[in-house]
Amino acid sequence: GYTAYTDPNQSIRIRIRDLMMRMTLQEKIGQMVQIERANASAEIINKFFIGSVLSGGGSVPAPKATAQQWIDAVNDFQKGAMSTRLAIPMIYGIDAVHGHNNVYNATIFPHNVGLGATRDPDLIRRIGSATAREVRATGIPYTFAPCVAVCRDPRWVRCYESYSEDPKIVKMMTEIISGLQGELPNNSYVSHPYIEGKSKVAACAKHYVGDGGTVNGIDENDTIVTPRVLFGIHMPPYYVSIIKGVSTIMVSYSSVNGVKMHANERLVTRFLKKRLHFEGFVISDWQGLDRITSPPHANYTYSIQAAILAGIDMVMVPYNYPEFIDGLTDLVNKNVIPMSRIDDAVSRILRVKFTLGLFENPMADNSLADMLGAQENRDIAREAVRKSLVLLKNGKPTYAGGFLPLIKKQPKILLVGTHADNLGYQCGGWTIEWQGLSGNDLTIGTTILKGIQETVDPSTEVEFIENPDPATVRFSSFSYAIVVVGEKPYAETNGDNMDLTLPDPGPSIINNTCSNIKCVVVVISGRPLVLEPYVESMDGLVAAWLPGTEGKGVAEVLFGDYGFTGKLARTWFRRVDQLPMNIGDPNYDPLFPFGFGLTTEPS
Ligand SMILES: OC[C@@H]1[C@@H](O)[C@H](O)[C@@H](O)c2nc(CNc3ccccc3)cn21
Repeated sequence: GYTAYTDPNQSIRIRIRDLMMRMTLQEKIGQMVQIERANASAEIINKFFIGSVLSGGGSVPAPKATAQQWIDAVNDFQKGAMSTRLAIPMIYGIDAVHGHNNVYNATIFPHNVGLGATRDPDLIRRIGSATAREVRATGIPYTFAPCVAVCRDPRWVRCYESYSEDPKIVKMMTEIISGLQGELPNNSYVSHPYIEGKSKVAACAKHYVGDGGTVNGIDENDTIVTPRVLFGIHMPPYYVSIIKGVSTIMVSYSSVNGVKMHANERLVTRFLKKRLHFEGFVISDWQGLDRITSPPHANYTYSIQAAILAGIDMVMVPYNYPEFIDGLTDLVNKNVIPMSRIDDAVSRILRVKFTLGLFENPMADNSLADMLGAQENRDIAREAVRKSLVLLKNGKPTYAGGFLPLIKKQPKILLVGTHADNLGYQCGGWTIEWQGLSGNDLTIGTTILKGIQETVDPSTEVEFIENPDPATVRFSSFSYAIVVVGEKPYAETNGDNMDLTLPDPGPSIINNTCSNIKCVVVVISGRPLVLEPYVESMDGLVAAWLPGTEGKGVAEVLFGDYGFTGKLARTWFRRVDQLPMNIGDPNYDPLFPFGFGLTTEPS
């Protein structure tokens, strides 16, 4: 017979209420469970009424899986959900944080640290739109992006996932939400989830709140702040994200003034839900409940109680879902957790699913499959690379004029460095694998070397020597050298770095090259590094951050097809003992200040 919840002509509010009335406790609790695809199946989803599946970093249906293989894998899980009594569709989530970065052949955009330097919200919105199309190309309707952390200490491993140390720039960059989800129509409810249609995805502002403000940048640690800093520095991007209709918000592993965010009822329920009227769903991070206690999982019953009562709606378990389901069921049956809390969580999850149109279109189709890695998206990424580059030094006092843009037509030029011909290095972490990779066969893209070869005059010989000896540099009559060095990829664990020195063999490559001929150094890094000892020897210095697959964007600006326009969105410190040091701080003594960036005209 007729059911209101399946009728798209009914209001979402009516559809939620009708469906909730029909659901058993097990069906409600199932909606709050998100499991990792590696331990999911249609049968499990059906049996436990699982509401969501995710791909963790690097978790793919097959190596170099095609769009069709992704679509088939997602649809197989969906069949499990659609075969349940009430046929509530599951929602599949993935980290598309700089393009659809787990997926072979996807366009990989510059990481957020570089996008902040563009200060171009229109570009960022177009990046969101392109990313949404590539995510939908694989049949996925939900991404755990954007990270709106305000990174205050570059020793933090995830500082490259943060647009800026300045909340004003981070607020500007939340425009990506409008690209990912679609732009709020004027008549829509403020702070309600909004997704425009089948080429858009649900987004996720993360990690709530203060992930970028932990003491000494220690990942998942304590953010010890005054209310002024919490609400003036770390909270503003959430105000803007909610106004733009962000559908979900992910809670941070970190703590605020000693209280774990995953157990923080004051900030998750009272502030985010009640005061800011956020109407989407709040999702935990991966094993975020386990990490409420130390050691993790020491008291999982308490973890469930604390997290659900704090206001978390969906739990990224992601493995031991029976333990979570049984634990939560028990706490509800004992009335430790009231049914009203369960109903709040489930109604929020259903609101996002109805708004996404999942009930009308639960099965993915291949209508957007050609968007994966499409040239039009790669062109947007190349534009982003160009605009993200920051020129920190151009020329020397010993000669007039700048050194950049470089002259394209020379007999022979030298390219050196560990990062000149390494697609994995220029993409950084969260690329194909969680930790990123080295090499050139991880996905389809253009190395900086290839970009240079395509940009210089056809008559110019480009010689690439990764780690040259000084004599070769001096006596081989190169006109100049381009030096590309920096950090290797990293993500989360093992990436906190307390000394931030330029990794070897960067320093020796710079010294061996720049002491012998004119050089421009291009730094590939997720954050500012200690460069002061080397700047004197350089004729040019460029911060290129983590540019992604479209390395030609670097060459086009080096050689003057486009001018340098980027401005630092982060303070470039002098010495690590100055940290944390941000714009506006007393004793502000940077090597290059926030907002700095030399410009050049297209030649
Ligand atoms: O990938 C899901 C989330 C991500 O959205 C969060 O930003 C991040 O904090 C996060 N960390 C993990 C843990 N990652 C992990 C990856 C592979 C194996 C084990 C753990 C998962 N996630």
